[in-house]
Amino acid sequence: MLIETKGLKKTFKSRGKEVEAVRGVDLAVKEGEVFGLLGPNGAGKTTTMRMLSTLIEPTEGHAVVCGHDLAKESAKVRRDIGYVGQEGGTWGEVTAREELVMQGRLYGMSKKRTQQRALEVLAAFQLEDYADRTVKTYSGGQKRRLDIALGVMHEPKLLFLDEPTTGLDPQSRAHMWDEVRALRERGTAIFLTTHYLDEADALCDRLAIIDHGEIVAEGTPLDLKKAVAGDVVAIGVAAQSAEAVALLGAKDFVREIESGEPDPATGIALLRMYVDDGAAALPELLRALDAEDISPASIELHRPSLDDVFLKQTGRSLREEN
Ligand SMILES: Nc1ncnc2c1ncn2[C@@H]1O[C@H](COP(=O)(O)OP(=O)(O)OP(=O)(O)O)[C@@H](O)[C@H]1O
Repeated sequence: MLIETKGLKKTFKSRGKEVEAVRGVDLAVKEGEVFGLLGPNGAGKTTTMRMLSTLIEPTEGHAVVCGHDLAKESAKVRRDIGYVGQEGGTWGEVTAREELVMQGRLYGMSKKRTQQRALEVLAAFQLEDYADRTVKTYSGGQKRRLDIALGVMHEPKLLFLDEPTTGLDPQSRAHMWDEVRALRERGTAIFLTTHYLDEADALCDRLAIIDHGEIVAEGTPLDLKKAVAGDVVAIGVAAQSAEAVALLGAKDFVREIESGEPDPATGIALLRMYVDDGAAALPELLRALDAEDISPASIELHRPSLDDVFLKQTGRSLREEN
């Protein structure tokens, strides 16, 4: 295991008030995998990542990162990891090549190796054409690529990426996904945070879903979705939602039914049902509503997504949170 945590906690004291940002997290990240921490704003993703990368001390709990005890051997942890924060750390007045060389020297690499490695990462992150231009002239995507190039300059075993694609346009975002996959191909494990469902789904070998500082689900994207099982049928009703829940919930093929709060603007409440075979269930559900003169405002049938996993665990949709 590259990361193993037990009961990791962080409580901030701010103006006399305590904020429990992370409330006892147990995580395991394997060598060479892309592991994601998915959750809404304020869930505790950045705080968890900052603890694991030695930037802040846990209030409680224990962690081993790259074989080193996080609390007792933080210098060794720092040597073996790379960290790319949300803001990035590039300076503006210097060139990409100069930044990379500084980073290499900072990590104790020899002059010769630093020059060589700078060429390697400039090529890997398609920065060769801009290598000798000052960073302030870079586009958002180029700057983000340089941030990550700096993070891997010293060849860490493990790279932390805090929201790697927030603020990027769709094309730069797709490129960033390719970069992350290429890093994994080269054997670097990646721990990333994201609040994008599609990013977690597409990029992560495994992920943990975090909400209010607690892990609510963990597994491969496929396993997490399978655990929701079957199909999801969502029917919007404008009135009589309690009656509709009782009616539809009584069907033996409906494994579970949940009702959302009515939308304040439209008055429509969304009823979500988990069924084995959505296509077969739908006509029966509609007939049952029709028999009671309840007319649906909307109908949706879909395979479970990571949002359904989040919804099932927390009763809220991640789409509405971000
Ligand atoms: N230094 C701090 N002092 C007080 N509270 C903090 C501090 N840092 C974070 N918090 C609080 O801890 C909680 C978790 O924050 P954190 O930044 O870890 O969330 P996040 O999941 O990374 O969210 P985002 O996606 O917005 O970055 C939030 O309620 C936040 O306001």
